[in-house]
Amino acid sequence: MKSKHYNVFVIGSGIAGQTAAIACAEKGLSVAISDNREFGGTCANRGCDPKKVLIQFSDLLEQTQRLKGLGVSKLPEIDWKAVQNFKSQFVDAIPKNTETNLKDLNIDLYHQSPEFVNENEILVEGKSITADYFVIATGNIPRELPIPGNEYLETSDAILDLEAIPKSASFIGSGYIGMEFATMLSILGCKITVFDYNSSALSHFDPFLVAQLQLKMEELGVTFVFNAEVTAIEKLNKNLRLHYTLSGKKHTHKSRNVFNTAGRVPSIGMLNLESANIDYDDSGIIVNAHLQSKTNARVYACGDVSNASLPLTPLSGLQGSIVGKNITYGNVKAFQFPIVPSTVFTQPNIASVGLSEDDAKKRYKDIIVYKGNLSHGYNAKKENAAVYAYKILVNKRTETIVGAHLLSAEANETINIFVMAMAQEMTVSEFKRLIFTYPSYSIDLKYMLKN
Ligand SMILES: Cc1cc2nc3c(=O)[nH]c(=O)nc-3n(C[C@H](O)[C@H](O)[C@H](O)COP(=O)(O)OP(=O)(O)OC[C@H]3O[C@@H](n4cnc5c(N)ncnc54)[C@H](O)[C@@H]3O)c2cc1C
Ligand SMILES: NC(=O)c1ccc[n+]([C@@H]2O[C@H](COP(=O)([O-])OP(=O)(O)OC[C@H]3O[C@@H](n4cnc5c(N)ncnc54)[C@H](O)[C@@H]3O)[C@@H](O)[C@H]2O)c1
Repeated sequence: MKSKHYNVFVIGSGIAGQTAAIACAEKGLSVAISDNREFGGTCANRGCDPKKVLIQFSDLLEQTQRLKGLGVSKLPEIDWKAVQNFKSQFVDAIPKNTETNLKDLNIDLYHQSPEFVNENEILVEGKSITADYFVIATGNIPRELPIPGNEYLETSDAILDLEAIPKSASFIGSGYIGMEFATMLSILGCKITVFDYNSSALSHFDPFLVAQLQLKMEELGVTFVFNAEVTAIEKLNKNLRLHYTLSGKKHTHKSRNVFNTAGRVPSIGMLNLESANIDYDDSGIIVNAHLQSKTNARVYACGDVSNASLPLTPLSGLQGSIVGKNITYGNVKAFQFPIVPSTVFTQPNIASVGLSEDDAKKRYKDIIVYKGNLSHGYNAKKENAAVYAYKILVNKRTETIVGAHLLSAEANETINIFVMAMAQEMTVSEFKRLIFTYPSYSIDLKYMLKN
C-alpha cells in the first residue's frame, strides 16, 4: 500500500475545513483535504446560499399578495424551472471553483471518506496517510428517523432540487429548516402540514414572536400538528401516508412528499474515531478551548461537527480560522463564543441575538422587557403586513441590551444593528441618540426602546 505524510490533513471541505486548510497552506505547511461529496460544503452547495436564491421568489410573491388590490392587480407568475436554472448558476460552479482555489495553494485533494487506523494514520483512496495534525470539519447530516418507511423520507437536499412544486407536502420537524421551507412551499401553492413532537415550533426562539409567526403561517395555509409522534411512512400510489399518534390516538395524513426536517447530527459515522482515541458525544467531537480533541492532541475539530459550535456558517468559518492559527502558531487562540445572531428566513423573518427572556432573568437581578407589536406602525402599514413584533431585554443596572428578538420583513438585517450595540455594550440612551435613516426598519429599533 502506498503511503504519504502531510503536515495537515483536513477532512471536510465546507467553510470550516477550507478556512483551516487555506490558513495552513498559506503558512507553507503541506496540506491535503478530503470530501466524500462535492467540494464546497453544505452552505454553498445545499444550504444557506441556494436556499436564499429560491426563497426570494416566494418572498416576492408573498409581498405582492399583500399589496394585491392596493396597486398590484396581477400577481407575478413564478416560473419554477427558470428559478431552478438561476439557482444552478450559483451552485453548479461551487465544487470546481473550490477545488481550483485549493489546488492553486498546492493542497492535495481526496474524494473519499478517510478512516482512522490509529492516532496518527488514516486510510483514504487506498493510501495510508500520516499527518502531524488532522482537522475534522465534516459538518452535520440529517438525523435519521428510525421508523418503518423511512426510505420514503426526503431531506432539504431534495427540497432545494424540486423540479416542480408538489401539490402537498408534510414536514417532520418545525425547526429552522422545516419552518423556512414550509413557508416557501406554502406561498408557492403547496398544501403543507408540519408535524413536531414538541408542543411548539422553533423552540429556541422567543415564544411571543413564534406564536405570531405560527398564526401568519397558518394564514398562508400551513397546518401544524404538535405533540405528534410520527410512527411510520407508507407508500401509496402517488402519495405517501404518514402515520402518527396524538394524545394516544392513531391518525394518518396523506401528502405527495414527506420531508425529514427533524434536526441534523454530526457527520462522524464513517471516520472510525474509536481507533484514533477521539472522544465524541451526540453534539459532536469533544474539543478544548483551542478546538483540539481532548483525547488526541493531533486532532482538531471545527465547525458544525465540533461540540463547541452552533450549526451556523459564520461560526464554522470563525472556528476554521482559529484552528488554522492554532496549528501554524501552536495553540495561540482560544475559541470564545462571540455574540451570535441568527435568522429563520420565514415570512416574516424571525431573528434573535443574545439572551432569551428566561435566561436574562436568571442571569441578571433586574431586567427591563421592551415588548410589543408594530403592526400599526408606518413600515407594517406601508407593506400591508399584519405581523411585526419585538422583544428587547435590557439589564436595568447597566442599561445595556442583553437580548433582542425581532419578527419583521427586515429582521434578518436589523438584528445586526443590535449585534453592534451589544458588542459595544451601548446603553439604551446611547443607542437612542444614534441617527438612522428615515423611513427605515432600523429607525423602528429606537422606537422599540421607548418606555
Ligand atoms: C438547508 C440548510 C439551510 C441552512 N441555512 C443556513 C443559513 O441561512 N445561515 C446559516 O448561518 N447557516 C445555515 N445552515 C447551516 C450551515 O450550512 C452550516 O452551519 C455550515 O455549512 C457548516 O459548515 P461546516 O464547514 O462546519 O460543515 P459543512 O459545510 O457541512 O461541510 C462539511 C463537509 O464535510 C464533508 N463530509 C462529511 N462527512 C465526511 C466524511 N466522512 N469524509 C469526508 N468528508 C465528509 C461534507 O460532504 C461537507 O462538504 C443551513 C443548513 C442547511 C442544511
Ligand atoms: N437560517 C439559518 O440560520 C439556518 C437554516 C437552516 C438550518 N440552520 C442550522 O441547522 C440546524 C439544523 O436545522 P434543523 O431545522 O434540521 O433542526 P432544528 O434543531 O432547528 O429543528 C428540528 C425540529 O425537529 C423536531 N423533531 C426532532 N425529532 C423529531 C421527531 N422524531 N418527530 C417530530 N419532530 C421532531 C424538533 O422538535 C425541532 O423542532 C439548526 O440548528 C441551525 O443552526 C440554520
